[in-house]
Amino acid sequence: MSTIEMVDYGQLPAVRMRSADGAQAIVTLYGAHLVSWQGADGAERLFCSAASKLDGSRAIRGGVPVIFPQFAERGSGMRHGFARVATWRLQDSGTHDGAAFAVFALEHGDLAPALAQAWPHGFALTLRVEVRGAALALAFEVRNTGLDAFAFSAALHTYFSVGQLARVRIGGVQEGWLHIEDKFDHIFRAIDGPMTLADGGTTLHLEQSGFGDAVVWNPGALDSAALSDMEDAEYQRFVCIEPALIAPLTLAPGAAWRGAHRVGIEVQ
Ligand SMILES: O=P(O)(O)OC[C@H]1O[C@H](O)[C@H](O)[C@@H](O)[C@@H]1O
Repeated sequence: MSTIEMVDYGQLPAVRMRSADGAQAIVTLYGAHLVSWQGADGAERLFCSAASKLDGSRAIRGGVPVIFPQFAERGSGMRHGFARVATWRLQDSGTHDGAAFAVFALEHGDLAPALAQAWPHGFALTLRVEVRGAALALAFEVRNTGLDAFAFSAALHTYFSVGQLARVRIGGVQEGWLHIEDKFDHIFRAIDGPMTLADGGTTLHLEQSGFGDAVVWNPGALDSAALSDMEDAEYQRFVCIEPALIAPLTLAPGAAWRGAHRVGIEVQ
C-alpha cells in the first residue's frame, strides 16, 4: 500500500511518502528539501552530512536543496537564494498506480519579512516529488504572480551518495567519462541528453528537462575540512550533479517556467 505521513527529520517536520513497492522519500517543509530517497531495493541514494544542522538554523547539507532565485553568488541576494531556507507548505499529496507523490508550495507571502523585503516580487513555486520502484521524479515550477517581470536562476542541487568518490564515473556531461578525485566545481552548459552516474555495480540514469545546464560539484578534502556542516572525510561519499538554469531567465507577469529531473536506478 502507498502511504503519505508526517514525520520528524532531526527537528524538522517532514513528509514521508512510500510507494506500494516500498520506494520512499522524505522531504522537510524547511526548504522543500528532499533529504532521503530509497528505491524499492531499500538502498539510500542521497547523501546527507552527519554534521548537517537539522533545526532550521541553516540550509541542510545534502539531499536536494532547491536553489532559487539565484545560483551561488551570481547575484546580489543571498547565496543560492532563499528557497532552501524558507518554510514551504504541503499543497497536495497522494498515490496513483502504486506511486506516491507530494507537492510543496512557496509564495512571496510565505516568506519571513526580511526575505520578503529583499526580493519584492510576486512568485509561486511548486516542487512535486514522486517515487515508485527504481525511479524518482522531481518537477519544479516557477510562476510569476506579480505585476512586474523578474529574472531568476534555479537548480536542484542533488547530492548523490557514492561508495568512493575516486571510483565514480559521470557520463553525458563531456566527451568520455568524467572522473573526480578531489575538488571539482564546473558548470556544463547545454546538456541535451541523459547523464549517468556509475558507482561500482550501480548506475543512476539522470534526465533533466527545462534546466539547460548541469553543475558537478565536490568540495574535495581541503574545502570539506573547512565546512562546519560537513565531516572531513565525507567528501569521498558524494557527488553533486545539479540540473541548473544558470543564466537568469526573465519571467513575464503570469508566465511560468518548468524544470524536471528524473533519476532511475540500475543495479548490475
Ligand atoms: O555551500 P553551499 O552554499 O551549499 O554551496 C555548495 C556549492 O554549490 C554549487 O555546487 C556551487 O557550484 C559550488 O561553488 C558551491 O560551493
